[in-house]
Amino acid sequence: MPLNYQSCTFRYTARSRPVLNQLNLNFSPGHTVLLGPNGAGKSTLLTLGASASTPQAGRIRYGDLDLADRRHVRTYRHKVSWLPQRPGFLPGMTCREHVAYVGWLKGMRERDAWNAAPEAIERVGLTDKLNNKIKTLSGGQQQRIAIAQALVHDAEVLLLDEPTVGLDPHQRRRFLDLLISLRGTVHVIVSTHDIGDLDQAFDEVVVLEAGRSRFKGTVKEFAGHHASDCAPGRQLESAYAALLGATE
Ligand SMILES: Nc1ncnc2c1ncn2[C@@H]1O[C@H](COP(=O)(O)OP(=O)(O)OP(=O)(O)O)[C@@H](O)[C@H]1O
Repeated sequence: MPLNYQSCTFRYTARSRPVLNQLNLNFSPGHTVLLGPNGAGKSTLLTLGASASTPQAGRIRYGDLDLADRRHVRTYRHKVSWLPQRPGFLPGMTCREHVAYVGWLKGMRERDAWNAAPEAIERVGLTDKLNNKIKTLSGGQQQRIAIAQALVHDAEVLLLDEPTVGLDPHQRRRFLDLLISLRGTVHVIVSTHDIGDLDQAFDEVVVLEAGRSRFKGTVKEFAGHHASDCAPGRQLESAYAALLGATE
């Protein structure tokens, strides 16, 4: 995707150290997984990419759109979907209402959003919970509804911050299959700490460390960093450890 961070600096308060420090990062089209230790700045980067915050210096562009330009932001927000690390819910609303509401916020007509919600919920396997109040769902089920919210308006860009947190192994597999099914139709950036089986769902790996890009390349190039004596099937974890060694 032509989502392009140009010399971006972001700090949460005027006196705090920058979380992103003159970051230059051009995300490729397709599916990118964003890795890095706790506090590296992954959520911050996605928050800026969703135009929910603005860098104090530098620019973010999506194709011809400049996220510093208000008119461009309005257009961009219809193209992007963002699953934040801690999605918020209104406990009294049903799953369908939650998903439809986000569709409406993203510019869909009310009726279209209402009609699109069941399909998005079906994609995360929760059709039987369609009319249940969100507060009656388990944590993992709520996370799946949050994923459905990100899918409802057929965005061009999906920014998913730790989407598999709380998912059981079967649902995590199902999520990866969902990502694979989206190949070629949508650009995706997923932040995660689960790196075991990324190779099937992602084209590109970006590793962030202390607000800077530590690695950017194909999954194959990333895996090439693995230790020569690593166990079979552990190449990606080994590559991550080799790249970030002392940090983790
Ligand atoms: N709202 C906030 N106010 C002040 N500092 C913040 C805020 N949110 C994050 N930070 C700080 O910014 C830095 C980067 O945080 P961020 O959440 O972007 O990292 P991350 O890579 O997503 O981490 P994790 O893997 O733990 O989710 C951390 O030092 C964190 O303490």
